[in-house]
Amino acid sequence: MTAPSNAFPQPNILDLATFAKAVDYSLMDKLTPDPVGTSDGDDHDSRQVFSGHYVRVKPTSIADAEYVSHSQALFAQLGLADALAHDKGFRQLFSGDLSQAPAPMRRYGWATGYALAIYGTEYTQQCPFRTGNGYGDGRAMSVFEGLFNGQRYEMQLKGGGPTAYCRGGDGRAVLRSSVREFLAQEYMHALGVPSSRSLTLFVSKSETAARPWYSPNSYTADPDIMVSNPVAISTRVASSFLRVGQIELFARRVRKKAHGNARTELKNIVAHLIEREYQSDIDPNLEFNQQIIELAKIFRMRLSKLIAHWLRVGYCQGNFNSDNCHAGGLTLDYGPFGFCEAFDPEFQPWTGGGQHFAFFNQAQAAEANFHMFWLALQTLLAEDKEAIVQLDEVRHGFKIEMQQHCQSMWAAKLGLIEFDTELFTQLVQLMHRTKVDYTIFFRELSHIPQDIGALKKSFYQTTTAALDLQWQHWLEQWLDLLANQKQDLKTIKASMLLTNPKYTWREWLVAPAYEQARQGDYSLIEELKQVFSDPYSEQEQAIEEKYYQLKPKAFFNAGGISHYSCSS
Ligand SMILES: Nc1ncnc2c1ncn2[C@@H]1O[C@H](COP(=O)(O)OP(=O)(O)OP(=O)(O)O)[C@@H](O)[C@H]1O
Ligand SMILES: [Mg+2]
Repeated sequence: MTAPSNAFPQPNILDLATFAKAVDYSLMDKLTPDPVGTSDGDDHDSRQVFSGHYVRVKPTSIADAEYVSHSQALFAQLGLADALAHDKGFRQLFSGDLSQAPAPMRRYGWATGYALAIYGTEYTQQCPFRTGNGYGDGRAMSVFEGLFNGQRYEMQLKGGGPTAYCRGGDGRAVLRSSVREFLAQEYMHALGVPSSRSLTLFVSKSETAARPWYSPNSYTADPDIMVSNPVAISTRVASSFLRVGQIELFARRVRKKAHGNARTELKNIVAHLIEREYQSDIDPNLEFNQQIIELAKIFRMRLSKLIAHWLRVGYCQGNFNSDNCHAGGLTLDYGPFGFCEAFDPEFQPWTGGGQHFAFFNQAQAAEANFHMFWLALQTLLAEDKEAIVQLDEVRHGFKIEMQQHCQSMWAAKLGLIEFDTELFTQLVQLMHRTKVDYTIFFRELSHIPQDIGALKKSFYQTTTAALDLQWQHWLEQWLDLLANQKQDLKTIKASMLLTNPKYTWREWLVAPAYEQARQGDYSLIEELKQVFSDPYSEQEQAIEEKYYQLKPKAFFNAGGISHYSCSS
């Protein structure tokens, strides 16, 4: 659970031509392109895509692109020199203009279709054709697949213009949502949570898009005005962008007997998922149906661990549908998300998401997504009765595996070797009643205080003497448990400090960064990037004073800060 190491060799990619040489499309080329679309990707109209794994699409560049930020951490990991982020050709490429992309890069990108299941129920209504054939990456498109330091990465523009799946949308992302996604992805990585990463962020100096949003000091649940915001393109990077919904799309087509090639397409996308995300964990010599069982087992484990991480760091995804559930176990789609400040198990910042996606309900939401994954694999196993029995066992074991990972995470958060149900239940009740700040509470606890004085720093509510007594009683029980472990307190404290971050995402401290960026001032983005890059460490006093503090009263229930309904 420690922060990843930042030690990488000197960058060896200094220019765009060398960057382009890292291209390797060999895995994606095993997939089938949509046979109807134009071969150069010039077709941007919303349409039904009946078959194939992806649609070629040329991004639509944003006008007058300006550099906002790049991730130094990811650049270092890939071996890219920081200066590349300011290179004209590089900017052109990652602000959506592929016309000058050097060979062997292709001058078009690709978007993929996917299905949507909300909490285990299949939907096609969100598709303009009501068939599900027009739903997928509406404004996201990959432009690069290649190898850096022996690792395969895919690079995807978000906000790069409409694709066949745009559903009439403009294909754009505004600066506000792009800044959030850009910062959040790198923050999650620094927290040690598997996630898509951020490469670059470019903004248009002349193009804007209007989105519903909140007027200043608005406390309404839904946005009350339309706000015009500069458009931006952020590039995200991951081992792949395969989603549960994507696998599901091909399985649904098999079940519906949509076309003659449906089963082959399903098989190929599953084989592709294994190759892209599970290569190091699944023996390619196993018979394919056995590989599928392994795939289900390992995804079950990764998904459970992911949720345990989310709970550990206070993250709520907000809209954990199957189309936002990465099939390799990464966090994906930072639109409706938020981080819990005043503790509430039902914390859910996205007003459109519903309580089933609230903070403490994420294990169940994950299970619903896993169910869709299981169903898709079951479709593929079809006649293999024995394998289906094995697959069902994996499905049935989900709750137990999830519980194990969550419990050991809670134990670690409390510095315990073993999870203690009673102590934990009491704690959650106290935390909720007192409305503690989730991050400050666990961070203060990590110093193993002997009385509740230090913990009070995290309380949003004034406590009565009776409540204080309950807290003191809980603390003493906890201290007793620690004392009975065969570890010294110094070791326990050290591991708690690496489990419970000091710095969290506080929306009211992030919002000024995207507001200032709108005026062309990117300094706060840089400051936040810096703070978020080292969330477990003690940082300078000025940073501590600004970022390690309770959410001010005025921001509770504030539209755009405490909740939001539009994430694009
Ligand atoms: N402005 C837009 N133009 C076209 N399509 C859009 C737009 N905004 C969202 N979409 C599409 O609508 C669907 C639901 O949107 P959602 O906000 O979940 O996704 P997103 O944030 O764009 O995508 P992702 O899951 O790729 O991070 C997605 O398939 C997305 O591509
Ligand atoms: Mg999405």
